[in-house]
Amino acid sequence: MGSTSLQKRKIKFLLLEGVHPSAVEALNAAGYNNIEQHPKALPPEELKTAIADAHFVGIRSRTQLTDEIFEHARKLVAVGCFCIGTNQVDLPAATRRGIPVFNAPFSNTRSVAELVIAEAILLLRGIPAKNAAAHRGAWLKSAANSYEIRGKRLGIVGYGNIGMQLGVIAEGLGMRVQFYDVVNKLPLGNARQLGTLDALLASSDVVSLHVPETPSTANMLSAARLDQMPAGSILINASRGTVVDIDALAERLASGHLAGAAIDVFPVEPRSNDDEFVSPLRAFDQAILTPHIGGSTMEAQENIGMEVAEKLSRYSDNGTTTSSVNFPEVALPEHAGSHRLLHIHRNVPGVMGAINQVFSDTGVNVSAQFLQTNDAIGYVVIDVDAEYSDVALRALADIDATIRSRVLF
Ligand SMILES: NC(=O)C1=CN([C@@H]2O[C@H](COP(=O)(O)OP(=O)(O)OC[C@H]3O[C@@H](n4cnc5c(N)ncnc54)[C@H](O)[C@@H]3O)[C@@H](O)[C@H]2O)C=CC1
Ligand SMILES: O=C(O)C(=O)COP(=O)(O)O
Repeated sequence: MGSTSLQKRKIKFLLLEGVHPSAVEALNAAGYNNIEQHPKALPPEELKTAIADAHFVGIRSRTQLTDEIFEHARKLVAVGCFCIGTNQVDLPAATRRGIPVFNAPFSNTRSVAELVIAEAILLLRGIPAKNAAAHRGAWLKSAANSYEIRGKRLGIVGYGNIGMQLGVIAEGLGMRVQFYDVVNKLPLGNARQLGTLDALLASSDVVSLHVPETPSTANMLSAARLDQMPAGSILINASRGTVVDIDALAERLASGHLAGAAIDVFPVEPRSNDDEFVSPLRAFDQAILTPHIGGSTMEAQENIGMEVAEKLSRYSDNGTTTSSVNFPEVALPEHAGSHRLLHIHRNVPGVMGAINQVFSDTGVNVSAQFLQTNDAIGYVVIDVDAEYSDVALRALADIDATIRSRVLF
């Protein structure tokens, strides 16, 4: 016994990209003290070395966890994205290896919505250009092309956790809210869902993007789509840099077709604060350019730190996968007095039969069993008498479709 369940002090957490100290506090409180922290994302070669002996890795939006990186992460048990987006993780590659990926789907949504509102107000007043001119000694006192936010049409693309909150706050300021989403959504307040992106773009004074990075959102705001926006309208993007054709946007700012833009995310972002930010948008005073800080507030980061750390420690302690983005979700009770076997397998016919056969052959008494599957994998959790867990674990590991199995006690 004792040989299969790792002692907490041996379980290594690798936290990258300046994950908030609240994560360390939460992990310490759960008994995990073996934590390696880095303030930045690591270049791939350094990452391969650092991740080689890590059981858990915590990242933000910058670190790319590719199939190749996973290949070097032989001990990795789970991934925590201390953010919302999980596009930086090769999710199928993680799933194939039986590695659940967790994120924080809510904690920074309010921060993004507040930033977008502030930017919409500033851009409708032409403040970014007036501010830049004032710094250079110019005095642009004029009401020309300066508007209140009240009564303007806000077009939200992607009416999810952020888009919905944005809509509610915008209505509070008197905006007329409409949205486009691939899923039919219940509109909050007086918001209206439009059937096509084209219709939304053509009828909005301010367009704000809140979609994830997926093949369907790549280059979504192409040159042709930007041309559908009314002359003098405004584009805000705090979603992902791949969603907007930046060169086409630059041309439309230069021509004056768009009055302004606020861009927080870019197709290529500097790896750290030490690297130069390169973008054709730097040329435009009427563009607010922010360094991917939509979710970077003290409140959001502290909450994210606690939330994701707790998801990781809970998975480590008792196998719970609730809210994992790639794994069957299983919420598990405590298992005091028994040993808990975790079996992750490819979701192919016959595995459950084989698992039940193990218990019938070995005569090991099962006190509780939980099963959940998704398209790719099955996740079975079995609580057994402590004295029999070794023999059962060995038999489970021998089942053909097994990806990994472990025991918790
Ligand atoms: N700038 C920053 O610091 C931050 C950026 N983000 C980004 O914002 C994105 C959105 O965040 P949430 O609202 O929390 O996500 P969410 O998953 O709650 O909502 C996304 C919405 O987009 C919709 N959608 C997906 N594909 C679409 C398509 N092709 N056309 C139209 N709608 C589509 C979905 O149906 C969903 O309603 C995240 O995926 C992340 O990339 C999130 C937080 C901070
Ligand atoms: O939550 C997200 O998806 C974000 O884009 C925020 O990313 P960050 O944690 O600031 O690197």
